[in-house]
Amino acid sequence: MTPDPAIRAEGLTKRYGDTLAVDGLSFVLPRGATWGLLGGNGAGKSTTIAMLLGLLVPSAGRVTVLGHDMARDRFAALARMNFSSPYVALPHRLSVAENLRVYAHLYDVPRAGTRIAELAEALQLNEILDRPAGQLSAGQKTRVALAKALVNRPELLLLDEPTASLDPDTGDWVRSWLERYQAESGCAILLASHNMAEVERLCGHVLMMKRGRIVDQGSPADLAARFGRDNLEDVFLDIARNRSAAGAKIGESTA
Ligand SMILES: Nc1ncnc2c1ncn2[C@@H]1O[C@H](COP(=O)(O)OP(=O)(O)OP(=O)(O)O)[C@@H](O)[C@H]1O
Repeated sequence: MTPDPAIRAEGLTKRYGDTLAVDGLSFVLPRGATWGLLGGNGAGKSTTIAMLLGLLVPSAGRVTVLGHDMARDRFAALARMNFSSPYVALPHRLSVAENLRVYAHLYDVPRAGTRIAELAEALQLNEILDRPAGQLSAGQKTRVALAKALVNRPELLLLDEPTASLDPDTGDWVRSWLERYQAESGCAILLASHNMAEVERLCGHVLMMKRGRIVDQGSPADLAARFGRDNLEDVFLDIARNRSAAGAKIGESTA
């Protein structure tokens, strides 16, 4: 029997008053795959991730995560997934170690001390374990947020801008680390990012969002070839500026 996919989104929709933030999104993220979620500001990426996590209730549509329906069976799914976003602050008065212990407890992680020690070693946290989370640099916070995101050995990891505000060296370190971690653990990753080089490097498949819809998708190389471009950054600009794969303005008559 084939395993349930990491994510199955069917007609996922979120409306805020007159704003259709996410408009009928459907996709299936296979187990063990790393996919990118791209789109300009306001395209609907964070809203999508919040619905995938069950933090926001969809206005319409359905999400199953690892076979669990998020509307009915959210806690079973949450135990097997995790997320990281620079916009979600860890309790800032607690030390790094206390934070990780709290999250390990929330996820009911067996042998939590051993798991935290493993993550501290892997993510180079040993020297900051006793520091309050609120006093860390952006790079240190990112590493702690990743440790928090991995504490329950998730089978699905949702990453919203995992390297935002990191210097190029630290960003590269985090990307290499994620690449290695994904290869070793086989977890599926959905990565929302504005960093095209990052997406090209990490993602086998990319969903291009615009105004709440998927307007194109494929591997970074396929998308670049289809748009006649060398890289994903130029494809992104073409889509943002309404140029279709054929070079015409999207919506223009080609007759
Ligand atoms: N709580 C909210 N109330 C009303 N409108 C919202 C709310 N959250 C998001 N929106 C709107 O929904 C749309 C999608 O926003 P969302 O944050 O999902 O986009 P995004 O792709 O993550 O953007 P960015 O790259 O800027 O983070 C935007 O038009 C935004 O203004």
